Amino acid sequence: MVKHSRIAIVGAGSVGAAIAYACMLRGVPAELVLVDIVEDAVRGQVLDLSDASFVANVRIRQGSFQDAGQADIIIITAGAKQKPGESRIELIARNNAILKSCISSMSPLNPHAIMLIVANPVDVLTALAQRLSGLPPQQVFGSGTFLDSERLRVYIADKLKVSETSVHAFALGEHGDSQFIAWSAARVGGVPVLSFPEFKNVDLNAVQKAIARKAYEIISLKGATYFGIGACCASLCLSILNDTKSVRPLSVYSEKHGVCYAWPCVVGKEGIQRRLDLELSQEENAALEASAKSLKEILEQYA
Ligand SMILES: NC(=O)C1=CN([C@@H]2O[C@H](COP(=O)(O)OP(=O)(O)OC[C@H]3O[C@@H](n4cnc5c(N)ncnc54)[C@H](O)[C@@H]3O)[C@@H](O)[C@H]2O)C=CC1
Ligand SMILES: CC(=O)C(=O)O
Repeated sequence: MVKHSRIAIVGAGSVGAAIAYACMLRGVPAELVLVDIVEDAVRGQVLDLSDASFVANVRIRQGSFQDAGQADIIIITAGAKQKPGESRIELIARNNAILKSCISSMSPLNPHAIMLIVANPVDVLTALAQRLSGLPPQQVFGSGTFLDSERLRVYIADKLKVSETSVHAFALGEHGDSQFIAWSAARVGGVPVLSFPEFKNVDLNAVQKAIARKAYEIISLKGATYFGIGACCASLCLSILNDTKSVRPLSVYSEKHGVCYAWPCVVGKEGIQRRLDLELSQEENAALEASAKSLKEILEQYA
């Protein structure tokens, strides 16, 4: 286990604070450094979060962009969030400019840093961050559909009355409107999810739509989502620092498609250790092609 690691969270808004809080609650073995362009806001978050640091003796402080650039893990949450009804893709112009400014302010980067992109649209920003950072691609990845897949796993667990930890199922492709569920690969205890009688009359398209739309629902009710992604990022930090080699659906570059999108990967201390060879059904493959194509069209405008 790596000790005394530094995790920099760039962007100390709702998501940045939720990641820091989740890291504290889970006892992630690292010093947390929060960075933001709004000095008072980041100072307020650090003071507030430091009141919770006793739970696991995790230290937290405000830092500079230079500090962040030397961290072991750099998490980028800086960026505009969706307004009710707005898609993630609609954030691209604003968040591409913010990403560029953050990476240039942090440079030169620790060559061994793992950079985790969380700001949206996460798949496009991940591809751009891979180019801008100059870090090896396995060290730069996005949170992808980790959060959507957790939403899916909870749905399946509730439906089948099993523990969520016994559900292996993924939403894949874009962390956004074109994502799809790999139903053919979904298993509970090795048994295909679709073979359970509880799924006999389930409208799978409606489930996929509900999972993909859950963020919109939360944003229309309370303005933002942050607890779920906080938990996902703390879990990823543990996977990296403890080299757990967990399988997560993360946004990674596809040579075949020339874009980043979510795909099951093994994550450990060097970042993405491998992409899994997951077999999809014909219909799922078509959904993946469509998702990659829509991301490529956006990426080409910003690359
Ligand atoms: N990947 C995922 O699953 C999820 C992604 N998100 C995304 O995370 C991003 C952040 O969301 P929230 O924290 O709710 O927004 P927020 O508005 O609460 O926080 C954004 C923070 O970024 C800061 N910021 C802006 N420009 C900056 C710069 N150049 N350098 C440093 N900091 C800068 C702002 O001052 C603000 O504190 C959004 O793009 C949102 O869509 C949110 C939830 C889940
Ligand atoms: C906002 C966002 O990307 C989500 O909650 O999925």
